[in-house]
Amino acid sequence: MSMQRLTNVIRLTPRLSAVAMQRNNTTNASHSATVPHFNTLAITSPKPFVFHVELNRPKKLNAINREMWLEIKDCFEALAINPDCRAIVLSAAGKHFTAGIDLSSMLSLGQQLADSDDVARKGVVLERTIKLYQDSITAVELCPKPVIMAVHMACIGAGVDLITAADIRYSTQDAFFQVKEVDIGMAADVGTLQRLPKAIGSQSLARELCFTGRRFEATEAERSGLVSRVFADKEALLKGALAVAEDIASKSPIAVQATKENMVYSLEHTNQQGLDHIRVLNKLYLQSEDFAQAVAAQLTKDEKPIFAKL
Ligand SMILES: CCC/C=C/C=C/C(=O)SCCNC(=O)CCNC(=O)[C@H](O)C(C)(C)COP(=O)(O)OP(=O)(O)OC[C@H]1O[C@@H](n2cnc3c(N)ncnc32)[C@H](O)[C@@H]1OP(=O)(O)O
Repeated sequence: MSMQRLTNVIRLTPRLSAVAMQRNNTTNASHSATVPHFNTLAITSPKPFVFHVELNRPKKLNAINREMWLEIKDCFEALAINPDCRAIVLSAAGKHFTAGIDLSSMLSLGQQLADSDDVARKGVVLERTIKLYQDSITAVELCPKPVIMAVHMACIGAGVDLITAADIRYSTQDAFFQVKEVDIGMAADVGTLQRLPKAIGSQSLARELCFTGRRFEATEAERSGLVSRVFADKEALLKGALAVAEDIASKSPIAVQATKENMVYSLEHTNQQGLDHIRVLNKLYLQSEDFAQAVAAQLTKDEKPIFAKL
């Protein structure tokens, strides 16, 4: 459809536009988002359509225990379908972003394994645990709303798994990262080995980091592309991350979510498969009211359109 025809369509459908405006005015008039509650995560909605998720076990350096693994999954699955949420910032309370998996909960797992003498049954316990933790991290990647990680100080082990599942990563100058699994005698198994090489685009560096478990600082993380912006301190980091989230949240949720879905899909498919995928999405989405509204606004240099909830 040509631009001119689209503008005509929107002009010639006053009923549709009026209904959309009415619904949007109602939905945006007050900012009263439904915010889920968790024990290990603090969730707020500081701006319309923007959610802020904080890892919230500061006294335990936000070490990820079983409850937090479960809650990360539940949280991102809930935000995935929450129409008040269009962009998410994930940061952490206290001194560090996260010390990685809670090593005390690893000891409890060891105890659970010791309860059975049977190798196969121990294997099933481990299989289920690993799958649960993998699904927790993958919920971030599968969440259709863009997720911005805002990292300060230590981001260790499972923290790297977590941030590499996100769409955008920012950090403070004092941030440092460690793929520390080898140091606790295991191969990382919840996402770093799959996602880190793609995030930084260098197999050589990714393998060095994963084999050695060495600490790398914000400057190297930025140079390698693991983070795309480094801020002076945590206050500036959150301000910057929330501003980007607010900008994303002002766009058509159909457009943004289709963009994420296709970019995630394209990471693991050929260019042609990616093109086929977006073609199928867009044969539906280009019929959306959002598309007509956004094109008309671009053409007429109108104020930013207000999009209906999704
Ligand atoms: C199926 C499994 C899938 C997932 C696997 C994931 C694996 C991983 O995450 S591997 C990485 C595990 N984490 C670590 O090895 C981190 C070890 N900790 C540190 O390097 C430092 O503590 C840190 C840099 C995070 C912070 O240093 P800082 O000087 O600020 O504090 P500390 O004095 O070292 O620590 C304070 C107390 O916190 C306890 N602690 C630290 N990390 C953990 C942790 N991951 N789990 C539980 N507790 C932790 C530390 O022992 C201190 O305790 P206390 O002595 O009682 O004060």
